[in-house]
Amino acid sequence: MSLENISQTKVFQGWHKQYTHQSTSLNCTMRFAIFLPPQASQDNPVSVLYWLSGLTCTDENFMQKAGAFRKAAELGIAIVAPDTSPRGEQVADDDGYDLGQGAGFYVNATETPWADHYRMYDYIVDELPALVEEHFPVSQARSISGHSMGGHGALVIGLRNTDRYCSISAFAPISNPINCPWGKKAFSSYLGHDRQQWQSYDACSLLNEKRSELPILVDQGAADSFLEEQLKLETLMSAAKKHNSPFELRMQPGYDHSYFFISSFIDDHLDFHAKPLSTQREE
Ligand SMILES: N[C@@H](CCC(=O)N[C@@H](CSC=O)C(=O)NCC(=O)O)C(=O)O
Repeated sequence: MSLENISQTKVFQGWHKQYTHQSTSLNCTMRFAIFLPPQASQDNPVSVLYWLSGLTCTDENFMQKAGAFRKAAELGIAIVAPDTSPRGEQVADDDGYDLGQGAGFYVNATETPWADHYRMYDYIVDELPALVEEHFPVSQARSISGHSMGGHGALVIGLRNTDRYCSISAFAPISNPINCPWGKKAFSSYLGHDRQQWQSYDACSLLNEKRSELPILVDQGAADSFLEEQLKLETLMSAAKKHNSPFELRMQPGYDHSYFFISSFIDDHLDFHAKPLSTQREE
């Protein structure tokens, strides 16, 4: 699988780089960004945090606004930020910001006209890590995090693939998409009416079904205007409690849904992932 480098910029003694490639899962050209910390070399493959962004984002929002590089460089963790959907003129789209391009919801679509390209679940779980591990000095120690739609993606992908990740974290995740307007719109379009499929992409349903094997950290701004209608954090907390899953929810007074909030707590999330990642890397 070949990659085309489209940018590289030195930052905190490491490198931020962007690449395009032809995706087999998504059947289109995709772009992703990677931060490589200064410790990364062929003799010293570093662990990786996969970051999934929210509605309307590309690979750039997190990399430009989260302020994660200083801490990631200190800890020796690479960060990979993919785009949030397939893109291109041949790819189905919608006029709304919450469906279609920029709003892939990290599912494998089954419905027309989405099923031809919208396979973000497979892309994140299989194709992207294989590509990253083939081309960069990284180990197979992976953790996953994300924001809002990407927080939903991180929770669902981590909970469904406990053998592939060491830890999960999220900022203001869409926790119970089967019961909120953003999720219902996306899932009915991408997945049709099959409720079992919906539940397999719903973090609350997954945590209600069984205990999480991975530690989970969630930060939520208490002044987030999306909290009540779209995010359903109380439902997530109850679901985590059901089987005593290792789960910490931190309500952060005064913070909203923006990257100002994410940048305020991203260092804590990197610290949270660092220990399980280094344990896995040493095994
Ligand atoms: N009203 C906004 C809605 C889009 C938005 O708020 N996007 C968030 C994620 S929301 C859930 O997934 C975001 O991350 N935006 C990008 C950013 O850099 O802040 C709109 O119409 O754009």
